[in-house]
Amino acid sequence: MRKIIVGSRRSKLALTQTNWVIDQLKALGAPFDFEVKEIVTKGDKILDVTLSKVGGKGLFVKEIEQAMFDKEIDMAVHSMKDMPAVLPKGLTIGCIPFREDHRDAFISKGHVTFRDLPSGAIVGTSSLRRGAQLLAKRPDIEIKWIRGNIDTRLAKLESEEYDAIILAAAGLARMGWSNDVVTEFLDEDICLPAVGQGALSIECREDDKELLDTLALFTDAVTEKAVLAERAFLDKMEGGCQVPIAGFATVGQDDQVTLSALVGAPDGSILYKERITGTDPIKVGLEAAESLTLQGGKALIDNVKKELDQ
Ligand SMILES: NCc1[nH]cc(CCC(=O)O)c1CC(=O)O
Repeated sequence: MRKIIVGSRRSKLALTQTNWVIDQLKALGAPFDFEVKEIVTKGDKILDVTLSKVGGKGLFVKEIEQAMFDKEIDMAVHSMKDMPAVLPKGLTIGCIPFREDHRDAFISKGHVTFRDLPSGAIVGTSSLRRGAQLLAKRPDIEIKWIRGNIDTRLAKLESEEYDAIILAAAGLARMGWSNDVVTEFLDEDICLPAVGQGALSIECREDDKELLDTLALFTDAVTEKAVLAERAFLDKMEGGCQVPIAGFATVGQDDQVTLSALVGAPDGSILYKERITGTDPIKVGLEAAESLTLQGGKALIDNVKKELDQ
């Protein structure tokens, strides 16, 4: 039997996701043995600077992709939201499984809700997207930088001066921690999620037909369609993670895909929003990007890029 080597980051969440996917593939009768190979990525090593300044989301996947080209590994399980919009030539997303909870979770000391936070409260997040949206609703709070894996961040809420932190619900759910820690799940009017949030991306070499045939069994068509719309939007917007950018799509019973999308200024003073429905997910994504560009989103992105270059 062929052995599939699965590359994974070393964090608890990454290993949990990877092992979960392997178990599901085995349950579906995948004709392979699997072995996990841990890889430390640049994104895991650099914890002290803003991700946006050192190259963005690609950091978590680049070394893993190189290992795939070098045939040290055959596939990898990533959080979809860590994947850049465009993949390197030769690699492909072979499978998008059923999406976990897409929302952001608000976790506060004493379980005070977001609405009831006192003025001046300190909320920890390293995401411009979360910061901008929370500040738009509550300009009277303070956003403070926080980094590290989810377990590290939960520990920092207790040991440092944060009143609350925001984490992806999906990560907590996969770790089995949601019920113990979450104060409230933020709906999309308060905090529209990141493109791909809650979904997984199983990446492999484009020419690995044998593996692709098995991965296809585990694809969820609805999640795939939604994520296609979100990523088409991300690609067209070219925001990277230097600009607050958010996108979340659902698929209705009529098979129509509806994408809510947003770009904004990091301080929350501007948020451009759009909602587009259509049958072709790529078109829906592009249309949302075009509309937000017209509203002024592109100028916003170019301005932030200029500031970063200085
Ligand atoms: N930014 C890092 C990251 N990438 C994926 C997840 C969580 C799970 C997911 O969205 O699938 C997290 C942690 C977080 O944002 O709280």
